[in-house]
Amino acid sequence: MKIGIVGYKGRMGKEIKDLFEEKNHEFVWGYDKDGEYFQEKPQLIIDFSLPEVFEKTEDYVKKFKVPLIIGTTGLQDEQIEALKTLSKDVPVVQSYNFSIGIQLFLKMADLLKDKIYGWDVEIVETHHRFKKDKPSGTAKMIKESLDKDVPISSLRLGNVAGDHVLYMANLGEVLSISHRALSRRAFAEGVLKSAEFVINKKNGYFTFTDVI
Ligand SMILES: NC(=O)C1=CN([C@@H]2O[C@H](COP(=O)(O)OP(=O)(O)OC[C@H]3O[C@@H](n4cnc5c(N)ncnc54)[C@H](OP(=O)(O)O)[C@@H]3O)[C@@H](O)[C@H]2O)C=CC1
Ligand SMILES: O=C(O)C1=N[C@H](C(=O)O)C[C@H](O)C1
Repeated sequence: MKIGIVGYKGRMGKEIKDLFEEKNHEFVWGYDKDGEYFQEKPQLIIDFSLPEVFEKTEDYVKKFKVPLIIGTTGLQDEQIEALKTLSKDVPVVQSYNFSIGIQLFLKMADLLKDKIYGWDVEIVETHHRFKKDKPSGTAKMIKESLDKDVPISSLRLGNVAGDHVLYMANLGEVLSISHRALSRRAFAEGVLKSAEFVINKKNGYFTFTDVI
């Protein structure tokens, strides 16, 4: 595959570029703060940047008419709507977390949500000090999966790649589900899976749950 990355100079952008190149795919296009890198038209665009870059990404996806995989967090509701509109013309995969472990976490949360009536439920997420958004996109996905308003605490510590814990407690016991990304490689692997899934599709809106 010949790929393009929005945010290619960033932490995730670099991890994704390295993994795809290890697997003999080619990085041919990029967009970052200092503008565009163009070698040739990409077959696919991957966006791990910031919500304020979204319109640029949208423009380039329309211009190249290629699939989009977007992992940028903190998107506004209107931006999610815009992705759904875009997906009528090109395939789109959107997720705030591309690790397999978080997919399993969400399944467990879904299984438990009707069985913890009256329990205290809280989410704690911990990320590196450079992370710009709070709470994390993943914490929002976990909260959404529970169908109830649950407090989220955010810690910004050192170089933590991404920890999420869902605590559930009654007066006699505490149950928790916890996930730790050991590095950004886990997310990049999910992006590669998504690229293989989406590359030959004509259009449609997908999440990482559809991919795995
Ligand atoms: N869905 C998932 O599985 C995951 C999602 N994420 C999300 O991915 C996103 C990126 O994370 P991360 O790689 O850590 O962040 P980085 O800040 O390292 O990367 C973002 C890149 O975008 C660049 N950028 C900033 N402003 C602009 C602009 N106006 N136009 C173009 N490029 C710009 C940054 O440049 P500069 O550094 O010079 O500002 C940087 O190179 C975040 O939203 C994060 O939450 C992260 C991990 C996993
Ligand atoms: O910014 C990060 O680093 C991460 N962001 C995502 C989020 O906000 O949930 C996913 C992961 O936890 C890493």
